[in-house]
Amino acid sequence: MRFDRITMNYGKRRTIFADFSLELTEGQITCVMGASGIGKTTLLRLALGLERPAYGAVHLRADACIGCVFQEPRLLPGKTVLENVQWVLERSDRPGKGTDGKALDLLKEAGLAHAVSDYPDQLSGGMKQRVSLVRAFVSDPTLLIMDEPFQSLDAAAKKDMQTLLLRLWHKKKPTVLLVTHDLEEALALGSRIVVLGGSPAEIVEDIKAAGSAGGPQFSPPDKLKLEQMSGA
Ligand SMILES: Nc1ncnc2c1ncn2[C@@H]1O[C@H](COP(=O)(O)OP(=O)(O)OP(=O)(O)O)[C@@H](O)[C@H]1O
Repeated sequence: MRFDRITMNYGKRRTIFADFSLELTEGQITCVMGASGIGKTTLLRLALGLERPAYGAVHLRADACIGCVFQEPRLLPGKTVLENVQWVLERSDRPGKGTDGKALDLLKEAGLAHAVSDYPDQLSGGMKQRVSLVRAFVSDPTLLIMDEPFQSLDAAAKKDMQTLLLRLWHKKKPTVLLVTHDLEEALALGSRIVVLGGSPAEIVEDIKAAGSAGGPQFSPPDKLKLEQMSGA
């Protein structure tokens, strides 16, 4: 995915991006950080085609299959856990369509074997977000867009979810664009961390990280600098 010289305004009030470019590294997890209101969600909305740039373009591979995970799980309340995951497969033309096996296997892997017949209102917040992660991965997306997916979880649940995300990601290594406010999370997950700053937003830091790709570890002073730049 490539953002190519994007200019984006909301009405005439404020320019969020001006001549902004970013190319995601294929098969890696790119974490985007930056102060509140800088334009991170706007970037994801542009990626999903929910916003259109005034100038520039968002380029996607023709065969791209996109998965999404949002801050809130967004499960279908009238469907069981298994049906929520199958529902995605039924609407997809990806491999696995029409088979219960794939959805079940992934749910088991996510520690949800005992909950496949439960309805969303019977699940904890962490379990709901597990289901939405499984739902995003079940159709083997080539690109995964994630907007602060674990923000509302407590520290232990967050750690579990990060481990699960890396486990699912490692199978086929889709390209991931993940927005987070949490520097520890970016360092744990990201193969690359992009920090936005300024107005209109620019890339003020673009670094390799240790997370999913075994990049360099950061010394405490470097982490402090990153923390200050990203508003984490
Ligand atoms: N639909 C909209 N209409 C007008 N302004 C908007 C709209 N959506 C967002 N904005 C403004 O655009 C700017 C960027 O918003 P965006 O949600 O992309 O920021 P963010 O970096 O994701 O913030 P946060 O970290 O708080 O979620 C903000 O100043 C916001 O108020």
